[in-house]
Amino acid sequence: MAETEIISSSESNDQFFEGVEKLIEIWFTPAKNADLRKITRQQWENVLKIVRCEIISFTQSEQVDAYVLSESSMFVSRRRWILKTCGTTTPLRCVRAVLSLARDVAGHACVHNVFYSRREFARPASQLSPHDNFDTEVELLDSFFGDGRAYIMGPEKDCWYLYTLLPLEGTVDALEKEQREVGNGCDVSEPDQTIEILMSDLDPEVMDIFTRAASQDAAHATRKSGIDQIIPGMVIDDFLFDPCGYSMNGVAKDGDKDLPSGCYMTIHITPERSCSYVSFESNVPLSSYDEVISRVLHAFRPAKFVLTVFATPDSPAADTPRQLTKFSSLGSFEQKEAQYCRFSGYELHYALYCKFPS
Ligand SMILES: C[S@+](CC[C@H](N)C(=O)[O-])C[C@H]1O[C@@H](n2cnc3c(N)ncnc32)[C@H](O)[C@@H]1O
Repeated sequence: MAETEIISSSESNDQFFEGVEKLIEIWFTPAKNADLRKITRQQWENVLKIVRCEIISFTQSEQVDAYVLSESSMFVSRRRWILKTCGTTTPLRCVRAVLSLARDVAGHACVHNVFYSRREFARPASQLSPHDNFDTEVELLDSFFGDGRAYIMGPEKDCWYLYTLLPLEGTVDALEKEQREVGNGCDVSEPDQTIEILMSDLDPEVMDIFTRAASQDAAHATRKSGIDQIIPGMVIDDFLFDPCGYSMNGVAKDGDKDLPSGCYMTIHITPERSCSYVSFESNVPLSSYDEVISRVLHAFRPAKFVLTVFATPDSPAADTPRQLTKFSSLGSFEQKEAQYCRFSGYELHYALYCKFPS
């Protein structure tokens, strides 16, 4: 019996890995000559030691520095910092260090907005503090940012957690007006949008592409899976782990006529059968994400996924959070849950989809 278990486990490459990422995004208020890209690689390496991961590759465009990490990705631009890490990493432990570097090295003293989000972990009990519990994560975030708000969307096992800043008083309309008008004399708002597709229980045949046994290198896996066609016009920095696992960052080619400078995409893949997980994220500005969503689902064939779209009112994607809520199905997927929220400066759509029984 024990022998059979070991054999089947090694045949399917079946070690547990927590693919679900923690995602933190901090926006700083624009300030003269301030730029987070003044923070050196050595300083980022020290920050990432606190998180328990390291840099394995780097690429950049005019507006974004993109790092592939041993556990997912980091993006640094003039006033936005994004860290997305999986496994048992501890990204919230480094926030204090990042705020200090932002102030002392980059010249950013003022935080404009913060977003911390994640799906429910497959094994929450294996996480290290503060990530073993959403309440503890929120407590730590509040100790930095004071006026945060925490949300839990969707059903218990497939829920999605979000923390963002939201001042206590006033209506959303009043706050948006005030932000546009005051903003230390300069306009702090700029069009922004982010789509995330967090997929689980994926097609084993597709997942096999992201193993060293099936693909000779990362570029091969990128082409074979169709990842290079999801958002054409990106410079791709990809990495194939040994014996399996895949991460990629894409940044818009400078001067590309179709993609605005500053666009990025990132995909991370845990192909192990018992815990398969893929995440897709991009800030590409589109008035409809239908095609991107359909390319992602076609490439990875999940059984289940969480879709989130954030957009500012001045983004080309401004209407998508409301539109998406109306889709009771997407191709062969049934919408199980959907929520639409309006925050100060952003609208959000959250939905959980499951494949129709065949
Ligand atoms: C870093 S990748 C991408 C994780 C990502 N968050 C996701 O969406 O699944 C994780 C995959 O690479 C594999 N892997 C192999 N070597 C690894 C290493 N040294 N560090 C992290 N993951 C590694 C893991 O087993 C897993 O399949």
